[in-house]
Amino acid sequence: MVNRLGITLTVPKDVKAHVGIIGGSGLYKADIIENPKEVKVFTPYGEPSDYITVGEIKGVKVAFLPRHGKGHRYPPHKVNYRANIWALKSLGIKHVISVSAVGSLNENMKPGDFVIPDQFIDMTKLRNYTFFDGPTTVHVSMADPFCKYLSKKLYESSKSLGYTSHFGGTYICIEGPRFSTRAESRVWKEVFKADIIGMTLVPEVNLACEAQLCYSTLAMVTDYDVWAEKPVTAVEVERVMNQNIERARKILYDVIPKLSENPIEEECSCCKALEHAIQ
Ligand SMILES: CSC[C@H]1O[C@H](OP(=O)(O)O)[C@H](O)[C@@H]1O
Ligand SMILES: Nc1ncnc2[nH]cnc12
Repeated sequence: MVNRLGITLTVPKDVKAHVGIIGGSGLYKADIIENPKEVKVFTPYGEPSDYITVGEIKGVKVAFLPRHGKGHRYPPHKVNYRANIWALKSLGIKHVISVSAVGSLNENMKPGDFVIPDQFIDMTKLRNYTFFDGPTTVHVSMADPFCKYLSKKLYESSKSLGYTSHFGGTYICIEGPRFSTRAESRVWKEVFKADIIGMTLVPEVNLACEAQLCYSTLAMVTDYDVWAEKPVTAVEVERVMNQNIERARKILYDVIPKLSENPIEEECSCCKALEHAIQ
């Protein structure tokens, strides 16, 4: 079967998977996956960030890809987002859970909290935002960029495990790799009313949508950006992420077996994202 991205889905059964995990800062290893097998995937967009680990979580076929590659060798503006999403799609993935470290722009969202965002603001500048560079032109809707079904499941799991979690919120995505100035951070917080800040959501979410995948972000707050007295540093992000990464793993372990192959349409129409988008 060839889909709109020109992907021929004839992957061998042993590397076919249902749920994809994109691990962000601090989540580089797939140690919750049973019977892991590393797969190198070739794409028309070049190489994904790393080998993809395919295996199982409680009997569900999953695939794990570290967004920045092992050793964090691709900074946010150099991640090959198109190759990453294409590679996951080519393995037969339906749901993508993206794990990300974020700064907080909202007093109620504290380091260690989880946020499942429902909106984003794009301040990136230099990325490849689409699979469709012509002659097919696609204007995909970004009104509701995240899969409602998957987001709800992530929230329910994190709450059931007793973690402080926020359902909804606006993620502002900056170009990076530098952090914001205090003046920028004030604009993101007070004028744009964004809740969390990171450097990787865009164009990952756009591309997932074009690939008609269910995509949601499990964001972990690591810092108060630069509006608090002590400005964020990369070392601080890593320290807080390492302290809390076990909780992100527990959420993944809990939620993945609960995901249905066919969520009801009111909660998820991700697989039809291109229906009214092609010109
Ligand atoms: C290491 S601090 C900044 C870095 O962390 C976040 O990455 P990810 O979303 O992959 O967890 C942020 O977006 C920056 O890329
Ligand atoms: N304050 C911040 N700004 C941008 N990306 C981040 N990732 C984690 N914290 C961040």
